Amino acid sequence: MSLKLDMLRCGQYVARRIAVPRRNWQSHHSQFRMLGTAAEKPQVSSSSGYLQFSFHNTVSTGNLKRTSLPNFWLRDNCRCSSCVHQDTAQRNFNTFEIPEDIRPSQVEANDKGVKVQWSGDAHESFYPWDFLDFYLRSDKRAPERVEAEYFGARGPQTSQGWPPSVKYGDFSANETETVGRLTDHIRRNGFAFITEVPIESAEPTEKLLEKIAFIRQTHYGGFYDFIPDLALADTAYTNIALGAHTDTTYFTDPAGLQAFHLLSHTDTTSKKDPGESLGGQSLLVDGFHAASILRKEDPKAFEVLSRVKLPWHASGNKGITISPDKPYPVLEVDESTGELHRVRWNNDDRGVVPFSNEHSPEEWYKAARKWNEILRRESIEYWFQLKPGNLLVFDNWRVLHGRSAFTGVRRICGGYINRDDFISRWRNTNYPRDEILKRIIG
Ligand SMILES: C[N+](C)(C)CCCC[C@H](N)C(=O)O
Ligand SMILES: O=C(O)CCC(=O)C(=O)O
Ligand SMILES: [Fe+2]
Repeated sequence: MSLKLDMLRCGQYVARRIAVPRRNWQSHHSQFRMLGTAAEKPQVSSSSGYLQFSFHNTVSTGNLKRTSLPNFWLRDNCRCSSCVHQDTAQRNFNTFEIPEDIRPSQVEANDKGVKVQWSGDAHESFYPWDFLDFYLRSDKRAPERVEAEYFGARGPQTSQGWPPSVKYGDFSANETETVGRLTDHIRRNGFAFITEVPIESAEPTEKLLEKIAFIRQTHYGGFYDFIPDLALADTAYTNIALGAHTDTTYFTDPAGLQAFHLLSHTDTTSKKDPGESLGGQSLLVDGFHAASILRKEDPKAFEVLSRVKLPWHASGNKGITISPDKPYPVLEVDESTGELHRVRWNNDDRGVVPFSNEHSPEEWYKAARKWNEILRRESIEYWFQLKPGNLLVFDNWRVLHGRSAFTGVRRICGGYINRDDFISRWRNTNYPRDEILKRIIG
């Protein structure tokens, strides 16, 4: 029995499927030939354990990494409606019940891809050409390419497009689009403001953060609203200056986003003239920008800070002694891309620098001193005054924050959001679902 699709004019395909008696399925070929101009699609055949793809057109074999795909791997990657749970998108069969020697009993190529009838359970799978072509030319999917737009010291906050921001009112007009712009600013610039946020209470701020994702509960609570009263045992709850740092360095999974909304700052006790600054300026430092400078100016220091794994801790509060699952370096480089992936820097929460035969503590201090010097460069420090109504949200894996000392009662509210929930929300408000699924499933 053979089936032939209509032979249409140029740009279309002719495909023939010939039902192959089991005995000689190995020699089965499904001819797949494109009429007209486009490059010829490969011939598809089955041979011991693999689906073979033979390309005639030299052009299309340029960057091939392989010309065959394992049957078992293909069967495990069947995305048909019975193999993928239609309500949960989870795998809906037991991989390890697939016969290890599974092979096709029929293979049919058409203009959309390749249909495979599997022996044994006679299950039918379909593989679109872009899936097959991708894995013939690549090993694995990669996350979205995001060009980080570094920032440093900046002039007045009023210059066009700076600082990156969205308006509170935009959310009611179009929440998804506004969350998309907000999260994309944070992804590219490292931070963004939401302006014109109501300040009569902290409630609108909390509701705004929850439009990104749920707020992370920590030993500081969830949504935080604090003044310098040492309500909790951390210097954030004081009025002293804090150098540039990332928060929650002591968690295995540091908070992905952090937010600050200054609701009020009053000082009834100080002798200052009205209008004189009460202090409490805010500082942001682009850790990725600083690390790129370090990598250029002192590659050895960059290497030491990315190799020496350190202890981190939060142990000021009674009965709480938090530390991550293992020691972590200040700079974490993604070994598959060689790119900086995360900055973990809070010198007040850092533990003892370890001895090791790779890098001595002296080497680490030398490297950290250079890092600290870069972080404090005027060209790198972005100082500004937080104002009531402006909610700052930043990427705590990239951007460091700090403040100058202040007097009086300075009330700040905000929250932490997990990295994975932030990235999920950024993806779902900036990319089509099918593109996201390709990236995160493969
Ligand atoms: C007030 N708020 C909860 C935001 C911070 C609490 C202290 C954070 C700590 N110093 C750290 O660097 O992780
Ligand atoms: O008070 C500030 O501006 C920030 C304090 C701080 O570092 C924090 O709350 O994590
Ligand atoms: Fe902090």
